[in-house]
Amino acid sequence: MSKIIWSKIDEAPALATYAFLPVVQAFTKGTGIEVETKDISLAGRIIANMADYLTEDQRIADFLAELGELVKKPEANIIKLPNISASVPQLKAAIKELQGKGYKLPDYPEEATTAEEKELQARYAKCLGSAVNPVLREGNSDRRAAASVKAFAQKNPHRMMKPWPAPGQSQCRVAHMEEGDFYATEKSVTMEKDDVIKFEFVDAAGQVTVLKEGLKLIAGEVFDSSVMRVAKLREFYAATAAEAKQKGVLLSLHLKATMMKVSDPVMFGHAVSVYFKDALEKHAATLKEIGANPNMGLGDILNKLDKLPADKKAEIEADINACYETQAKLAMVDSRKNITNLHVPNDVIVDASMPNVVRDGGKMWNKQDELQDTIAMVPDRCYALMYREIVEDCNRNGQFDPATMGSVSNVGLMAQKAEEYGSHDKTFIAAGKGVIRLVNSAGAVVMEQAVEQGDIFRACQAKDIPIKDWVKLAVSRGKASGQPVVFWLDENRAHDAQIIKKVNKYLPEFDTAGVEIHIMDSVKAMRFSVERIRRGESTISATGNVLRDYLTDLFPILELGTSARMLSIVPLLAGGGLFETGAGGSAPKHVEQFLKEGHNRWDSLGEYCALVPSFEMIAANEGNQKAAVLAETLDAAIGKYLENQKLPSRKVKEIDNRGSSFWLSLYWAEALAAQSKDAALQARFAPVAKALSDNAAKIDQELIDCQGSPVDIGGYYMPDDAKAAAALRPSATYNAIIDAL
Ligand SMILES: NC(=O)C1=CN([C@@H]2O[C@H](COP(=O)(O)OP(=O)(O)OC[C@H]3O[C@@H](n4cnc5c(N)ncnc54)[C@H](OP(=O)(O)O)[C@@H]3O)[C@@H](O)[C@H]2O)C=CC1
Ligand SMILES: O=C(O)CCC(=O)C(=O)O
Ligand SMILES: [Mg+2]
Repeated sequence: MSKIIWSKIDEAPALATYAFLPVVQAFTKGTGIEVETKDISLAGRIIANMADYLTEDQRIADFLAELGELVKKPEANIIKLPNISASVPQLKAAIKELQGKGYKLPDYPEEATTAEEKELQARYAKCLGSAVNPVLREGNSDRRAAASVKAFAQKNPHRMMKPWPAPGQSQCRVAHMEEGDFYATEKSVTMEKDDVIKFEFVDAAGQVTVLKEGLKLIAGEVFDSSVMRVAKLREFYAATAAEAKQKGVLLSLHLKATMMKVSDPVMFGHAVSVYFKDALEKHAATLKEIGANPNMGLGDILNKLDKLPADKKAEIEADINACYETQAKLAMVDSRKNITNLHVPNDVIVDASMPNVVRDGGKMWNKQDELQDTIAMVPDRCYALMYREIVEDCNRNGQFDPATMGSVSNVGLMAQKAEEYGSHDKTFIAAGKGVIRLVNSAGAVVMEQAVEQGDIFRACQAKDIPIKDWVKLAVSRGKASGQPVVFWLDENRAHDAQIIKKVNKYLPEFDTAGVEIHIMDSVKAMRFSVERIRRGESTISATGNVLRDYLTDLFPILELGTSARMLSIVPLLAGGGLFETGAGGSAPKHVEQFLKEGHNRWDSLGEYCALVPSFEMIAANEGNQKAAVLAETLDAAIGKYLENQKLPSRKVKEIDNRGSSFWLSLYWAEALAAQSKDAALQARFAPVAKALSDNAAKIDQELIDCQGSPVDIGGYYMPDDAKAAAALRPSATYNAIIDAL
C-alpha cells in the first residue's frame, strides 16, 4: 500500500479540503493508494505542543514532527496545502478559540517576566511564524505553471490587471534604505571544516553575554551575518513618510512578519512608532503600563487602550488620530473598517502585497476606497531592488498583458532551512551598543558585527548539498524547457558572492550543453526577465529562498491572476516528494466571505495539479500502473476543467470551490471511464461518470442554491468537522454518488 499524506491545515484551503478530499479518497479506493490526513493546522500544532495542559481525549500527536521525519525518507509523498504562519495576534486568537472549546490552555504571555512566563512564551513560539514549511522542505523547489494552465491563462486572460498611467506619470515607487540594511552589512564565509559556533554579545564595557551556543556547521556550508541598523531604518521611514506626504501619495509598508517572525515584527513596530511618534511618545509611560506593543501593530495598541479609564483612552485615541492629519496618508487594508497598513503586522505580506501593487497600476486603496499611487516601503535592498525594477519597468512600458506575456518560473534554493527563512533561532535584538560575534570551537572569531541598542542581528546558513542540488535542478529545468536559466545573484551581496563561487564550481559537473545560463544581480535579472515576458518569452529564475518566495507569487499573480494555480514541486533530497499546492497562502478573506454568504471562492487548481506528480511518483517508484492511470486521467480532467472554465467565481450565487471540485471529479471519472489501460478502473468508473453526468445540472444547481446566507462551521482555527463537512458537501445527489464508490 502506498501512502499519500494530505496535510490538514487552516482557513480557505482547509474548507476546500472538506469538499475535495472525500473525492480523492473515493477515487483511489482499491488502487493500492491510501490518502491519509495529518493535522498540522495552527490549532493542531498548539494542541500537540501543549498536551500537558489538556485532557487525554483532547490531545493529538505531534504530526509536524512526524512529517519532519517522513520527509527524510524515500517513501515520503506529501500533498502540502498552505497553512497559517501565525503572527502573535493570530496565535492569541487561536488560543482563545480553543479555550472557548474547553481546552484549558494558558494565555499567551505577551510580556514574559518570570521564568515560568518565559518558558510558556518559548513553548508557544514554536507555533509562531513559518513553523511548518521549513520543517517539511527537505528539498529545493520547482515552481511553474503547468503548460495547460499557462495556455489557459493566455487564452482566457484574467481581468484583474489595471492599466498603469502613461509613461512616467505614475508616482508609485519602491522606497528602500541606502545604508544600514541587511544588504549593506552582510558578511559571509564558506566553512572549510565542520565546526561549532557560539554567539556572543560584547557590550561597550567588554562584558560578554552568550546569546546562543552549539550551532553546528558543516564543511562547505555558507554562513552569513548581517544587521539592520534601526536608527537608519527609522530615518528611512521618517524620510519616506515625509516624501509621501509632500507628493500627496499613499504610504505603504511591505514586510513578511509571518515568515520572518523575529526580525520583521520589529521592523514593523518601528514603522508604527515612527508614524505615530507624536502620540506614542507623549503617552509612552501609560502605553508601557498597559503592555501596548507597536510590533503587534496599531490595532493591538488600540485594543489595549480598553484597559484605561474612558477619558484617558479617548485622549490617547485623539492624539493617535491627530497623527493621520500631520502625516502622509496610509494605504488601507479595509477602508470601511478604517484598518490601515500599520494596524496588523500580518495583514500586508510582501509576497502577496507587492504583486497587487503592480497589478493595480502602482496603486493601493485609500480611505475613500479608491485606488491611489503609493510609495511602497521595502526597507532591505536584498529584495527591494527587484520590486523597484519591475515598478520602474511598468512606469516606462505600461501594464503587462496576461494574454501575451511569457512566464517566469522558479527553481528555489530552499532545502534544509536555507538562508533567511532558517534564521529565526539566530536572530537577536541587540541589548546595547557593542559587538555581536560568532566564535568557533577553537575560540577564533569567524565574523563579527558592530551593533547599537535595538539593532536586528541575523545569521543564516545554506548547506552545500542543497546548493549543489539546486544548481542541478536549475540545469535540468533549463534542459527540459529549453528556456534560459538566470541565477539571481548579486556579487555585491556578501552571501551571493559565496554562492556564485559554488554555482561556478558545480555547473561544470552537470550536462549544461545547449542550456543558456546567466548570473545576474536582481535588477539586471528582473530587467532581462521582464523584457522577455513582454515579448512572450519565458525564463527560469534560479534564486535563493526569499526571492523564490517573492517571485513565485509576483509572476503567477500577474500571469495567472493568483499563485494558487501554480505547480509547486519539492523533490526531496532523500528521494521522496513534497507536492505543495499553489504558491500562495491560506486566503483569510475567502473564509470571511464563506462565513458571511456561503460562497468559497478558493481555487483548488493547485491541489488538483499537485496530485498529478504525487500519483506519478507512486507509479514510478512502485510500478503501480493504477497510479499512472490516475495521474494521466486527472491531468486530462484538469485540461477539460480549464477549457470549460469551471474555476470558482468571486461572486456569491455563482460557481464556487465546491462546484469546481464537482466538475473536476466528473471530468476525472469520464477520463477514467474512457481509458483502456486499466479495465478494472474503466469498469468501475463508467457508471460513476454516467451518474455524475446525468445529474450534473442538478448537482451544479444544488451547489449554487446552498449559497447566499451565513454559514456556521463551529470555529475558525478549529472548525467542527461535522458542521464543516455538512457545509462544504451540501449536495445530497453528489455525495450519494461519491460515497457509494
Ligand atoms: N505555503 C504556505 O504555507 C503559505 C502560507 N501563507 C500563509 O497564508 C496566510 C495568508 O497569506 P497572505 O499572503 O495574506 O495571502 P494569501 O496568499 O492567502 O491571499 C492573498 C490573495 O491571493 C488570492 N488567492 C490566494 N490563494 C488563492 C486561491 N487558492 N484561490 C483564489 N485566490 C487566491 C486572493 O485574492 P482575492 O482577494 O483577489 O481573491 C487572496 O486574497 C498567512 O497566514 C500566510 O503566512 C502564505 C503563503 C504561503
Ligand atoms: O511558510 C510561509 O510562511 C510562507 C511560505 C511562502 O510564502 C512560500 O513559500 O511561497
Ligand atoms: Mg509566498
